[in-house]
This record gives sequence, structure tokens and C-alpha cells, in this order.
Amino acid sequence: MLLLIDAGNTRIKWGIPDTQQLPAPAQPHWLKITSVAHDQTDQLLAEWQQHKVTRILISNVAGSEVKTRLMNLLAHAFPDLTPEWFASQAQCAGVTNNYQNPQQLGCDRFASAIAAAYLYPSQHVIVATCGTATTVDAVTAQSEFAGGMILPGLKLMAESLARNTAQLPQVAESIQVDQPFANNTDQAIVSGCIHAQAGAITLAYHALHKKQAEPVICLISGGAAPYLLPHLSFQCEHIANLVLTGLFVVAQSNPR
Ligand SMILES: Nc1ncnc2c1ncn2[C@@H]1O[C@H](COP(=O)(O)OP(=O)(O)OP(=O)(O)O)[C@@H](O)[C@H]1O
Ligand SMILES: CC(C)(CO)[C@@H](O)C(=O)NCCC(=O)O
Ligand SMILES: [K+]
Repeated sequence: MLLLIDAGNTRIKWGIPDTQQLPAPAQPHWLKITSVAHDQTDQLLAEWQQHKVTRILISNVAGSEVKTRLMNLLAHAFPDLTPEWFASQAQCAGVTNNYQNPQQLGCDRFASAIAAAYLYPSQHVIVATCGTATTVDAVTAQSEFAGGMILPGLKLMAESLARNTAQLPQVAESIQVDQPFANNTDQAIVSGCIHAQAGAITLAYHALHKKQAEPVICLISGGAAPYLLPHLSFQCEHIANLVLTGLFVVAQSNPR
């Protein structure tokens, strides 16, 4: 069995896809898929050991401390296996990475681009990933990662206002906005942050459409996706676990 891990800056997501299904389904069928916070990684050992794992592929953008912790846990759980650490490169699984320095691109973004190209071959795709950071990337019909934007995630944006101003409070994440112009502080903050994110996604969608003059698909993923979806005025598909789907495609394209 294949163990796929997506270590982000807020949570560690992991899954085991069904690799026996032939022909491969458009979206992997997950035998198991779940996530833990960084302070709960100790529970991973017992959970992983319940599966007959034969290969491990990991995307980590959470830094070297998290990498070391995962390496130690994996060495305990599967002493005979050598985990593969996915890294961005100029070309992988049929996708070309147009970053000036291909290795500089976050490997979670490259994995998501690979998933987008696999799910929507020969189509132009905007991939919005709304986690700790929000990234909005363009993947062309020629399977190129064309480039993208990085902005603070929804929570980080709101927190930075509370942290760096005298009069602005920390707002509850559950506050809803149904129109841009709020008449109280809490809703004005939430409105500003949501529309900054939704506005960036909307701009990217129209810019790619204008550049390619062809239909554009928009995919949205990450913990904040459900809060942004109602604020997008065009069709946008919510796909959970886009990074893990990309790792699945990488593993299939690169059998050992
Ligand atoms: N209830 C909520 N209300 C508003 N935003 C939320 C809520 N829950 C999660 N988010 C947003 O989702 C972001 C992270 O979500 P999540 O815990 O799923 O991490 P993630 O998408 O896996 O990110 P990463 O890959 O960076 O770890 C938060 O920083 C926040 O912006
Ligand atoms: C932008 C994040 C934090 C999103 O998870 C990650 O992809 C990352 O650390 N990227 C490195 C910088 C870059 O992608 O240009
Ligand atoms: K960072």
C-alpha cells in the first residue's frame, strides 16, 4: 500500500489510495484519508502501523523540524522503507514547471498543479489553495505550471490586523458576511479579508481567461475553501485533498 503525506503549515494530511483499481479512476478512491494538527503527530505511529505500507511519498512545506519528526516516526513505523520526499522540479508527471528556479516552488503547489493537469487534461485551470497561506496558480492546457500568487491565508490576514493595530479585535472565524459593505468592525474585517481572497481568485480567473481566450476551470482546496466559495461569482469546484491527489499521480507516473 502507498502512504501519501501532505505536511502543511497548519495540519498534516495523509491518505492511502486504492491502487488496485484498474483503470485508474479520475479521482483516487481513498481507503483512508485524515489529518492531524502538528502537536498531535505522536498518534500517527499507531495509525500508520495499521496499514501494510510498501511505499511512502511526502510533500512537506512545514520546514526541517517537521521533516525530522516525520522521518523519525516513519523510521519507527516502517524500518524497512525509504520515504520519498517530493520536491518541485522542472518537469514531473507530464507537467512543466515554469518557475524561474523550479526548486523554489512549494512542492504542495507543484503537486496540486499535477493533480489539476491530471483531472482536467488539455484545459486551463486556476488552482486556489486556501490554507495557512492562500495560493492562486495557473495551469495551462499544455500542462504548464504558468505561475501564481501567494497571499496570507484567511485566518492569518485577520490575525495580522488584530496583532498590529490598537483598535481592531481578533474576530471569530464563524462570522458570516453577505455583502461587502459592513456597518460594524468585526464584519468589516471579515468582509475585507474574504473579499481580498475571493478578489484575488476572481482576478486570476479572468486574467487566465483573457490570456488564453478559452474556457477556464477553477478548483479550490484547503481549510478556508468553504468560506470563500459563496463569494465567487463563477463556477468553482471544491476538491478536498488536491495535494494528496497530486502525490498519487506522481507515484503512478513514477512506479518503482
Ligand atoms: N472555521 C474557520 N473559519 C474561517 N477560516 C477557517 C476555518 N477553519 C479553517 N480556516 C482557514 O483554513 C486555514 C487552514 O485550514 P486547515 O487547518 O484545513 O489547513 P490546511 O488547509 O491544511 O493548510 P496547510 O496546508 O497550510 O496546513 C486557516 O488558516 C484558516 O484560514
Ligand atoms: C506558499 C506555501 C506556504 C503554501 O503552502 C508553500 O507552497 C511554500 O512554502 N512555497 C514556497 C515558495 C513558493 O512557492 O514560491
Ligand atoms: K513560511
